[in-house]
Amino acid sequence: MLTIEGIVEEIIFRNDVNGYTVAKLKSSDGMVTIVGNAAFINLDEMVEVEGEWIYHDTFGEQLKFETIKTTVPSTLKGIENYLSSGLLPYVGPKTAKNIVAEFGEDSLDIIQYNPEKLKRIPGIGQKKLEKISAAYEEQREIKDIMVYLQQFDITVNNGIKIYKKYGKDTIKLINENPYRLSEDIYGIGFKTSDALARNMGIDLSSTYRIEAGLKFVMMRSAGDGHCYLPKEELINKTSVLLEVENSLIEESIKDLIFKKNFHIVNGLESSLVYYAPFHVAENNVARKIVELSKQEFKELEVDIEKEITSIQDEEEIEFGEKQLLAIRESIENGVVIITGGPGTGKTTTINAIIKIFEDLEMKVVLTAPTGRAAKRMTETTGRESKTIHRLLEFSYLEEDMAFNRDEDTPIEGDVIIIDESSMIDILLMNSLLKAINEGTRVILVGDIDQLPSVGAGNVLRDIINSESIKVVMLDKIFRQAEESMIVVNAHKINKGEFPVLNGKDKDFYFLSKNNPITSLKTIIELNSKRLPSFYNYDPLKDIQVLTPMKKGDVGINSLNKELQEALNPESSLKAEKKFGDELFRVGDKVMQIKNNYNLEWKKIKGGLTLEKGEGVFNGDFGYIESIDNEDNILKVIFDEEKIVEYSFNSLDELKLAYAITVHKSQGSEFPVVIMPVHWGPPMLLTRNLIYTGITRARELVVLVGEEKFLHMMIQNNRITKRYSSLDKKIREYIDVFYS
Ligand SMILES: Nc1ncnc2c1ncn2[C@@H]1O[C@H](COP(=O)(O)OP(=O)(O)OP(=O)(O)O)[C@@H](O)[C@H]1O
Repeated sequence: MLTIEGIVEEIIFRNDVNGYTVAKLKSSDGMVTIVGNAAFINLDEMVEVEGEWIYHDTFGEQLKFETIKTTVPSTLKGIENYLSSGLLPYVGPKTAKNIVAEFGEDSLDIIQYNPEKLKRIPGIGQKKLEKISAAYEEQREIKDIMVYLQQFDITVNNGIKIYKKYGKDTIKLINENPYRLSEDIYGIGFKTSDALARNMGIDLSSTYRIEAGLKFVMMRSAGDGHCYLPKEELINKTSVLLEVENSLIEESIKDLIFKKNFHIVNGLESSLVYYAPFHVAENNVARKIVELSKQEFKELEVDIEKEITSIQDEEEIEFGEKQLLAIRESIENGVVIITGGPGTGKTTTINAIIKIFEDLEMKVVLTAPTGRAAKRMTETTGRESKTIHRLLEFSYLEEDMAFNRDEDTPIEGDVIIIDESSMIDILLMNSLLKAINEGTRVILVGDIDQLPSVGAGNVLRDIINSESIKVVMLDKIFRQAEESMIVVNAHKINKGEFPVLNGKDKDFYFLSKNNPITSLKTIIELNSKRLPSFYNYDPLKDIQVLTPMKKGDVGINSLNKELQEALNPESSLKAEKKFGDELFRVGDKVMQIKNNYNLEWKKIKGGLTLEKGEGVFNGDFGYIESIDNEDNILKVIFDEEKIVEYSFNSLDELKLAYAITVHKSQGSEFPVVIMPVHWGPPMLLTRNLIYTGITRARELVVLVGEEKFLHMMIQNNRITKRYSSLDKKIREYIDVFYS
């Protein structure tokens, strides 16, 4: 290894995501080309690199560096370049120039020790200067940490995530236990932290390593929807990962059980190992749902028949038998589940239930697991519905989210109606039920044939399968065939039958295309020209392309790229920002892809802030309102009114959303859905998936592709097995306490 010091003369290439950089250094030995991964590099900055010479056929001799350290720039030009490089919010080339003109060589000291003085710079007020000085401090810490992480081949993106989690304690915490990275940092797998640990000299069969491997296998299984794993399966999976003796793994399982990280339930055939939080959540949900369902209420002073008749008269409908049952059960029981496919009258039934309770002056609380589902519930009921997170009053401290509503400060309401409840996972259900006390009725509404929750568990299905809680299955279709083939076909697909395609003047079309590339072209044309001009749909707001796949010609990446070009093409009037493989442009339709509880939004009208709040959630759609390459800020407008500012280094939270996966579309509805149907892995191409995809459409479905794959999906009724035991626990709880 050799060390060279010099000034960065030119940055020839740079990938912002992994930090791969090719640059020219002016050193005391002349000009040197350096290549390698650098977290930060700026023109005119003084750097020290450590590495080896390599020879490149085209570019000749280069220094491939392992580490790169930047020293604080000292020349005026260096300081200006450093400040304008996009590291600090609100500081772009113009502001950087102004700062250096004002403070000269002291510029960086001013930002660090005396930021108040920045107010002298045009455009910088108190708020901005606070943000600038906090970001500057962060950059200084990040730099040291990045230098440390680089020796372990950790990418810049992951390095930033690590820093965001551990802050200035990063190095200390990693040294203590490198495996915490795979537990704590989304995107860092066990393999990376294992490589790091081994680099630090950890023994292959150390208990430290085995325990980390076991936890990782359990977390990965939870990501696949499991609440537990049979012990044999856990051992096998861990042994494949770690390549150590099974007996050592068994020992570590015992230790983890002793330390209460894991919990074991010994059965006759096999033993089941739980990650403790899932075990606790299943137990609590089972107990609470049984307790709430066994509540005895004073008879309500209501003439139900009269209420029903009056609602029927008002709505000019006659309730079906099951709808009537759902209404009566909801009034009499502590917990009721109302399920049914599209058009089976769920909303109509809920509205009747709400009316009856409200006539009794009882408080009805409405909620749903996602922002879009809550918004739709607000529209269909004409009353406010909140996301479960908001209802539970989440708060966010550092990286940890907590709910302020719990058993001590429960949700105030006589009746809680939860829509789209098939999307609730076991942990969220636990938090929700904790905050519901006796005296409150719970009505869970949903469609169990949708894709299951993203998180672990099979909550709604398990509660139904326990056969211990009142369930009403609405099975009569009210949205009729003359009106909607979407509904008819959804029900056909659900029963394993082939849908009716291309009826005249209908709303369900299949366009045969025999290869993905032709389908891609057709989808672009449908979205950008044919559907907008023929039916007057807004190509961005009304039409949503859904796809099963991420990769391939009709995967989201390819579709988004082509749709962006067709619907929001390049223009000198629209600013752009490239982030990794994604190119963002003003006007783009985007989606937030992770829950961010402390991201601030503002409702602004005529320059005035009308309302402020925090939290943008996984699955929220928005449009890019502006990209400011001077301030390094990208603004997105959500729900047509909430403005959110993203600093350029948090753009990994956004994705183009002209096309989204069917999984991400759960809980949302769109006027028009276009969906490609081509070959893909059978794990993905399931009946559940096509059913979920088409039921997202209110007015029109257009499938594009090969019929044989539509057949394949409809026949593929494999509901991926999820290991969960809520149904059993509900039955056991009743056996022990109520029989
Ligand atoms: N008993 C009924 N008699 C006649 N029409 C009904 C009845 N119940 C519901 N409908 C009508 O059927 C349509 C679908 O009902 P609703 O919206 O309640 O169903 P849903 O299960 O919520 O399904 P989706 O959300 O897919 O519309 C609506 O137009 C509604 O007015």
